Amino acid sequence: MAMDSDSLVRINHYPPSAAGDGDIKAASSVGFGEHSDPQILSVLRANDVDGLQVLLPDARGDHAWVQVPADPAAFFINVGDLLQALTNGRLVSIRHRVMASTTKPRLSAIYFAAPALHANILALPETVTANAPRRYRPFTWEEYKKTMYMLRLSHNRLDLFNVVADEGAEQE
Ligand SMILES: O=C(O)CCC(=O)C(=O)O
Ligand SMILES: [Fe+2]
Repeated sequence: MAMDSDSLVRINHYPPSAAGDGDIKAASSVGFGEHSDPQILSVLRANDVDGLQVLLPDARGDHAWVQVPADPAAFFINVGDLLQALTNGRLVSIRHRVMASTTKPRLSAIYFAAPALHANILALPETVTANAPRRYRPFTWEEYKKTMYMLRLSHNRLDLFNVVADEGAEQE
């Protein structure tokens, strides 16, 4: 791994949202708000307490929160915004959130693989075709991080880097 990589490890602890009093409001308390991970790839390991949910499209094109069952023996791999940009949108940085359990604490450890701050993020040439024109303008990880810090956690920040329609056509 490059010495100047901006990768990091985060440990999250979600205490029970209410001491099992069965309160419906408490039972749906958000432990980590809706977001996509900004880096390249996230590798998550957690204890046996559920809580992680991903936002997936259903058959009607609506989106629904789907529970990711806890498995302390598994690694959960999540595509980040940069990998979506690098693959010109073929791999999708899924929005996710964590709901706190009412009874047991959830613990998670996540390795976020990130490039160096000055790294240029540009779609891999083989992902840019006549049918799939370039979706994002080139940017650096540093620029992306600065943009992100000015926005809400839940912002669809990659959209700010969309190329305008004719700009994409020119780059065919
Ligand atoms: O704690 C979890 O299960 C996920 C947390 C998360 O999405 C994050 O730290 O980016
Ligand atoms: Fe996340």
